[in-house]
Amino acid sequence: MKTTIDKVHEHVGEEVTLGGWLANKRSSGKIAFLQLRDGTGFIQGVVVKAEVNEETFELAKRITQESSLYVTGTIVKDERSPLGYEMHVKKLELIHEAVDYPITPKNHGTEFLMDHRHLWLRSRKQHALMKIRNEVIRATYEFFNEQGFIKVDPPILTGASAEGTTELFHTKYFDEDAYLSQSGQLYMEAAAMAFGKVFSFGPTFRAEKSKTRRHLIEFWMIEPEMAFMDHEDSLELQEQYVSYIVQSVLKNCQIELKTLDRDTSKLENVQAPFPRITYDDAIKLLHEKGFDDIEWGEDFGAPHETAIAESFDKPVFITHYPAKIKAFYMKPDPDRPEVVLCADLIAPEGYGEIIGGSQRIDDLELMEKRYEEHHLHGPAYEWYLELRKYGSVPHSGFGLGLERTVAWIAGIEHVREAIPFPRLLNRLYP
Ligand SMILES: NC(=O)C[C@H]([NH3+])C(=O)NS(=O)(=O)OC[C@H]1O[C@@H](n2cnc3c(N)ncnc32)[C@H](O)[C@@H]1O
Ligand SMILES: [Mg+2]
Repeated sequence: MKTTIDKVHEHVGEEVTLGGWLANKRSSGKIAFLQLRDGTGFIQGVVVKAEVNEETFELAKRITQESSLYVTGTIVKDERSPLGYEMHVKKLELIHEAVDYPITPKNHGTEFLMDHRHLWLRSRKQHALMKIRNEVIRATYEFFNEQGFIKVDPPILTGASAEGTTELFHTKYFDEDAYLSQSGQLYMEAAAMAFGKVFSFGPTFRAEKSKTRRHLIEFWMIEPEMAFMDHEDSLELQEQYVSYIVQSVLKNCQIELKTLDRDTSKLENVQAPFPRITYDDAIKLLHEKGFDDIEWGEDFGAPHETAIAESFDKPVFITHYPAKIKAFYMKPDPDRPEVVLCADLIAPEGYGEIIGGSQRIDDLELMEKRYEEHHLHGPAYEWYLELRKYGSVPHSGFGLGLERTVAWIAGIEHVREAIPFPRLLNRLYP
């Protein structure tokens, strides 16, 4: 009977058929070890010359990497395998021979692998990463559905920018100017006034000329928005959410985390509550640590975020940044208007900012004043102002970057491996 590798535990001792590809192999005169993959996982197929017909053993010896085939055999337990099972092969049937597959088991350079991303995705490590990404996505929907949030999808094409106008992708919308969305936030605020608690989950775009291990041009963001929740309510929700997804990956992705050699002890204590440090105290901490390249009023760079995070053993919120280095929509602290009710959540181990969020300005006059200060003129922003004209309420929200979060949980070096087809500075291929 036909099955898939992720289901072989249901068929121990039975003869089954798998459809898949040859990922790798090694053989001698009397036995061949085939590393098989079928998209759901990896399993070893053992072909013993004395136990199969001549055609099958000959095929086992000559089949090439990434050829597609049907494999029939008996599933047996195998403690040595990461999966815990292997197949004793009885029959092989070639579907399509792969000739000169470019990604061999030897080490390849990053640019070569990136140029072959459409094939590199098949490898064991990339498979593990995409399974972890999938689990973060699954757990995200589970968490917000359980919390009573409504999924609302903001537009990708828009006339307004939430995060400043320096990193926008411009396009024509018939005779009008439009931009690829940097953030769905402004629309999520409108949705929150209609549904209370909402979240979006989609691609966002930043024409940022940053070539770092944390920056993508196109990345996926989860953007919850909550009416009647203030800054602290939002932080509590954020730490519950991040804890939930980390614990879900630990529970459901043990094989993948092992494939990546991830030190999971660094994730086990990711449980709410997370520590909070104000921007003021973060500046003091950096000066104590010998950083003399940053003064109050300046934004943190990656080394600063890494140094701050090193003082904590779980993600840390940095709160109450100076208003002048943050977005126009952020609500000033009533007790100290030069800082705003915002927080960046900084992941440990040097992974930096994974969440940016804030309580929003809900007062019409103050928002009009911000419009003047930030030169937000024109019809593209009129609708957003109207949210403060008709039943405005305190509300907060945040954006979690999916790829930075996956990179942190998986323990990988660069966000480019946390998305199926990365868009980077000077990379639009494949
Ligand atoms: N609804 C909101 O309140 C979100 C808000 N408008 C916003 O876009 N905040 S953010 O610019 O800090 O971006 C949020 C997160 O989005 C991620 N992010 C932000 N920019 C990038 C790039 N370039 N590459 C990868 N990931 C990125 C990162 O984790 C940030 O913490
Ligand atoms: Mg940010």
